[in-house]
Amino acid sequence: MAKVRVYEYAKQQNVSSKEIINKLKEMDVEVSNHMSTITDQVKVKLDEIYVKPKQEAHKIEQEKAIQKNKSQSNKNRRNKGKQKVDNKQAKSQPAPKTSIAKKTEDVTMISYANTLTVGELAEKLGKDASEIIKKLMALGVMATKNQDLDDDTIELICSDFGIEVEKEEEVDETDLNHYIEADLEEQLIERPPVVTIMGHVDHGKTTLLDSIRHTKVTAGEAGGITQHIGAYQIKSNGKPITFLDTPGHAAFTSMRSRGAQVTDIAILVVAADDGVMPQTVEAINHAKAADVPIIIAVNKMDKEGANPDRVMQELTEYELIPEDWGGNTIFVQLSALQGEGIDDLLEMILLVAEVEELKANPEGRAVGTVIEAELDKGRGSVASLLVQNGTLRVGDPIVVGNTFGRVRAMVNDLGRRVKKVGPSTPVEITGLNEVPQAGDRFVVFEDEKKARQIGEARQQKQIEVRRGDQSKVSLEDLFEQIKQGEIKDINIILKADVQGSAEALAASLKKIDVEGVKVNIIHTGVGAIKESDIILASASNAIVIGFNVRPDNNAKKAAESEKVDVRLHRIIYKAIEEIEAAMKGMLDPEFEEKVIGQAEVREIFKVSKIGTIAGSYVTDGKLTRDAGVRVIRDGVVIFEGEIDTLKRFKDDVKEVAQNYECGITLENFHDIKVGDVFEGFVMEEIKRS
Ligand SMILES: Nc1nc2c(ncn2[C@@H]2O[C@H](COP(=O)(O)OP(=O)(O)OP(=O)(O)O)[C@@H](O)[C@H]2O)c(=O)[nH]1
Repeated sequence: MAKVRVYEYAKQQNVSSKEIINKLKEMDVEVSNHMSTITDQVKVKLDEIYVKPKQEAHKIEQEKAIQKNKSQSNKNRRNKGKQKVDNKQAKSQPAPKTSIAKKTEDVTMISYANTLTVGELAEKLGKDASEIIKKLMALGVMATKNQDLDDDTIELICSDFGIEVEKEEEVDETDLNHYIEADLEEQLIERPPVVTIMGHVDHGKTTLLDSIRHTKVTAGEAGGITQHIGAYQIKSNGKPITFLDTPGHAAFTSMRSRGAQVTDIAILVVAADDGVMPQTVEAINHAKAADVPIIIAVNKMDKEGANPDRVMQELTEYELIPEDWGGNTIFVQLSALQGEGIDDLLEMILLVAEVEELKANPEGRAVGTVIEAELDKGRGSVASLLVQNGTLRVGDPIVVGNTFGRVRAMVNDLGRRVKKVGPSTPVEITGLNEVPQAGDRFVVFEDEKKARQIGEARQQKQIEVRRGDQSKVSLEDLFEQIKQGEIKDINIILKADVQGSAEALAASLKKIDVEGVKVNIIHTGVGAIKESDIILASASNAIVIGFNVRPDNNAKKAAESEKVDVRLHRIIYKAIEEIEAAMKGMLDPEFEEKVIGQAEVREIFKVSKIGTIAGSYVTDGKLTRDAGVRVIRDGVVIFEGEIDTLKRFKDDVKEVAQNYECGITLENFHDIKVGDVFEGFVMEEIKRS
């Protein structure tokens, strides 16, 4: 029947689950967590504490209100109820007059979520089910004890008993977070840190990961064949540390964009002979956006040109200041190649972990994140999971992302079969009915039926969401979201052709002041908009502004699938105006630029009288004679203007379609090079509904 869980009861009473759990403890009632059910007897006792006093306080007022509204509201309810009853009943009868029964002694108000059966309603009202059935019959509704009642009928019955009724917000059963338990402080124990290694290309991320693993795992484990499962765990001074195997910030943020925060500490590898490079800065911004502490590994110290001071100096610009210089960032100098300084690094990781007080409850429900997953010919769906809380066991019914199953077998990072694993441990499982995605959450359920039900519901929901075109923040609906208090910060990622304009634009954007809404620049960079920018935007609910730059193809695709709003500009004040207008709800979307196609310059002909003719190939869409055109070189817009002539062989043409060659000259621009891309665009009026 309508058993109440701890968290539900807490919600009804507007107090925390923890308070209820503590209260139950005082009452010597044992509950394991906030999902535990409360027996009716216990509920009555709790009501004594939480409901009674409130009722006393409100009783007089309520009674007054009820008296006052009685005639009116009953009339309304009856009408409302009548419609529903009529709808439900083929042989409808006029709704009989309902009489106001005398109010029961103890219940003046009930609440319910979703729906109630006749029996459940009877229980809530403290009545016999037969009494309710009789009332329903009087209303012309034939119902059995286990039949669900609709909202209007519930209201009608309750009003007949003079009881107020309130429908609670529906619980979204498909939301996995809903099953994640709040752990009690005393259940929590220390857990190993989960570390991701980031840094610029070739600064030594992979070498460092290998070096740590080889010195710490294979050596100690006799005959241990390490298995690639997306993460591994080592021990330093007896304490475990988990490393995610995919280095780089893109993987890190793509997980985060799926709602999974798995990394506790980021190691930023900077080669001592190369210093801070563009991807170093990206990695810093990604780690900062995720609010993850950063340890700097100054690598390649064995190299001749190693200059750790320069690295430290350069990083001060990003507020990563060594302790010696009065900051609080940990720097470790090492050589990943020679295995030097690795122990220091591990020690520092454990130190940061200690400060962060990373904890988990091994007794809790097992939850965590998919690190990677694939379809294996022999074993079916294979997923590497990082357990983040609780203990995962072979045989557990589990929902993973939009798939489900039962954990058939588990293998750890040393290739050994294991029966159970605790928090911060990576493990590879089989037994899922489909392949989940990296970054998906998993939750273990008590019974397989429930897991299946939730898994299937999530699958269904995913299909609907895909259809429903749910977008992230876009400038168009920004104002709406600000108005409704959904947004306090507007996050922006800024890519520009040169550092100077990126800085100037960032500085001006930050100055926009609209009703306490803050502009937050989470990343700026120079060059084309890349997929990793879009992923960061998606994870941080940000808008991407491109100043004189364009997204590359992967970024375009990612922006489309992630529904990230990308705004391209050539004039600083226009970019600022647009954001400001959007924040004030004055965005003027009457005309919108539409890119109609792209052509690639394959050959150049210099003709003295005409200038440069670009022998081009339309790779995408079409180009038209009257369209505007931009010249893009290496992702950067170098010219915007008009097409002068558009020819197919010797003939002037109005348009050239995809996969055709053409000759193009531009008005007032002749510095065209092979490999340049012409982007054709038109201004289109937007129909507002
Ligand atoms: N001398 C020296 N070379 C190193 C060190 N660490 C890495 N290298 C070398 O630097 C090169 C790049 O190292 P990787 O570990 O592949 O760098 P990465 O950051 O993983 O590079 P990507 O995977 O391309 O992003 C390799 O040739 C390594 O041998 C070091 O401590 N000293």
